[in-house]
Amino acid sequence: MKFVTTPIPDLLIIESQVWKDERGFFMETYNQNPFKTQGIAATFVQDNLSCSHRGVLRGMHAQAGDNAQGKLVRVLHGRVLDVAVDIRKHSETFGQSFSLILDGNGAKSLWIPPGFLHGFLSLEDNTLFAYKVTGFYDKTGELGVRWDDPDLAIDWPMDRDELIVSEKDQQLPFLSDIVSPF
Ligand SMILES: Cc1cn([C@H]2C[C@H](O)[C@@H](COP(=O)(O)OP(=O)(O)O[C@H]3O[C@@H](C)C(=O)[C@@H](O)[C@H]3O)O2)c(=O)[nH]c1=O
Repeated sequence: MKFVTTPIPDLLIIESQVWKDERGFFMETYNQNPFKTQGIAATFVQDNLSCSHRGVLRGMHAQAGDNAQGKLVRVLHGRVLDVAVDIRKHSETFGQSFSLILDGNGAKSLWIPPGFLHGFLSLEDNTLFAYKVTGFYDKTGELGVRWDDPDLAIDWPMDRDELIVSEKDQQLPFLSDIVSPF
């Protein structure tokens, strides 16, 4: 399990070692020990899975408070552009986003600590997006920012009229309209 830094401190790409043989492959998708060695004391309490059509954009979401969430995200089938935005008030990279393609080979995942907005655009039908989180789902701690907030300036690789965005996500505020709880 290899940890690769990104331009945003604490936001890490994780590459699993893939053991291929005549049957297919095996990989560890999470192992507590290398996480500990990296100084990530994450305890995952919930595993989530969503399935999305091409053009579905979910985001930009975070969960704060007693059940603040760090997320370990990966794609099991299909392909997404995955995006995290640093909203830690005292961070030098506050407001900066990082994007990467995650695809169904599943060997690459992203560790998104608490203090980040997260979202993704599904680039293929039947995209299975799996993630572990460090806090239980808690509606009272949910917050979000619009995916098309000009301050985030995220370069989504699809035309606006192709996107499928939930009613809830269309109502989200801009980053400048909220006070980050992180
Ligand atoms: C996230 C979540 C949702 N739900 C329910 C609430 C709602 O009725 C239904 C769909 O919820 P949402 O519309 O919030 O699902 P979705 O838009 O997929 O939300 C997710 O988006 C990505 C980008 C993230 O980063 C996740 O943390 C999460 O916020 O599922 C749970 O029961 N448990 C959960 O942990």
